[in-house]
Amino acid sequence: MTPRAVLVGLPGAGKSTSGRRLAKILGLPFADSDDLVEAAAGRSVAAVFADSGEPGFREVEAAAIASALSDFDGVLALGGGALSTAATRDALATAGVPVVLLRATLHTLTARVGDGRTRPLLAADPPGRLGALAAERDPVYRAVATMTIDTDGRTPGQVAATVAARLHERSRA
Ligand SMILES: Nc1ncnc2c1ncn2[C@@H]1O[C@H](COP(=O)(O)OP(=O)(O)O)[C@@H](O)[C@H]1O
Ligand SMILES: O=C(O)C1=C[C@@H](OP(=O)(O)O)[C@@H](O)[C@H](O)C1
Ligand SMILES: [Mg+2]
Repeated sequence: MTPRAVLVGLPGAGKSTSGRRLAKILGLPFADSDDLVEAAAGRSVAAVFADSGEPGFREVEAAAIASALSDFDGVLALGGGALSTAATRDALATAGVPVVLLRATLHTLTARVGDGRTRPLLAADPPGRLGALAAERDPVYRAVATMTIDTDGRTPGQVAATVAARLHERSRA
């Protein structure tokens, strides 16, 4: 059993928010890799970064996603950096699930993440860090995505409805 859809994209793209709405529309459970990490570690994402650094966080994240890709039947939102782990990219390709890339301009992403307090990789300079992460990650996101949705000017509900419609079209094709 594999997820019906996996959401990827930069912090602030709306993976967690729109993903939850999408699951509701589809009548499926929702999971978020950050929540799976927190459950496995018994600590917040920020605490895992503080205690174990980014490598420690990526290790727990990759294990949580590998497990979800093999036995979670629902909508799965990934943390924005999950695809920097090669094993996760490979597992996603092997699973053959729809991979939805949520996009937004840097201006929109910056507005949505605010001070970046809950996202350690954005700390101190969210706009600058988002720009650097976009340059590094956009090619990776594009390589794995099977569908891309622009979220600028769309509410989470509108984004979710658009993804649901596109998934439906594809399942009939
Ligand atoms: N389409 C949208 N329009 C406006 N605000 C949004 C949208 N999607 C998400 N947000 C807001 O942006 C912030 C980041 O959203 P989140 O779902 O946590 O993004 P991600 O999981 O991709 O980092 C939240 O405060 C959320 O309410
Ligand atoms: O981009 C990243 O590397 C991260 C994004 C976060 O998730 P969101 O993309 O849901 O904010 C979270 O996994 C962690 O703070 C690291
Ligand atoms: Mg999220």
